[in-house]
Amino acid sequence: MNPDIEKVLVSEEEIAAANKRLGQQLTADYQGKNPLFVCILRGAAMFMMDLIKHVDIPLEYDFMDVSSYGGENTVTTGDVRIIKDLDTSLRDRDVVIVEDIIDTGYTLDRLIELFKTRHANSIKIVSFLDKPSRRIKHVHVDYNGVKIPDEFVVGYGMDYDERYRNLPYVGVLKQEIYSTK
Ligand SMILES: O=P(O)(O)OC[C@H]1O[C@H](OP(=O)(O)OP(=O)(O)O)[C@H](O)[C@@H]1O
Ligand code: HPA
Repeated sequence: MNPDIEKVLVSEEEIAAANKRLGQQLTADYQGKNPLFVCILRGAAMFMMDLIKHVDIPLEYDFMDVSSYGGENTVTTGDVRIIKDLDTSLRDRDVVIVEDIIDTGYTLDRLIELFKTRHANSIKIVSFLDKPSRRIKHVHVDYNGVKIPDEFVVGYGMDYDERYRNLPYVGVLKQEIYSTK
């Protein structure tokens, strides 16, 4: 295990099981629909690439880069910035927004409002992690991987100051990592 990690919250085995379950649900629900999966960079990249291997129907995907935490922030700045927009039109598409984590809900709330103005046929959300105790904006998550307690997590795409995204599990950092920065 990485020496900066205090504890593992979601193991590789649990991640694999969640991806398989979510992929099977999406496969059943989107039969005959050719959905557009929208990956919210950067955190959701690893999750989406694993998830779609279990979605056994024709689909398309695109990427949007959105950020509100940035740098050494472990709480949202509340300022959800679009850094890179989609290349694909959403008009009449069945959109599946793919997120790594829903925390306050600010990011997804903002994205749903934006996507509604682009005339999607339907908009659903799949989030690998959910921290329900931190919610400020109510957002309905259609497909949820794992619920976690109120702790700042890293790994499986998620970062602290751009580090730890490549860990294959989700963990909590040792307190000294924050205090020595
Ligand atoms: O529900 P919220 O409080 O809005 O938090 C969730 C958002 O925060 C993270 O993104 P971040 O801004 O850290 O960008 P990143 O994915 O590039 O790391 C995460 O990937 C979600 O998009
Ligand atoms: O716990 C978290 N870790 C990493 N990024 C995040 N963005 C919202 N919550 C988190």
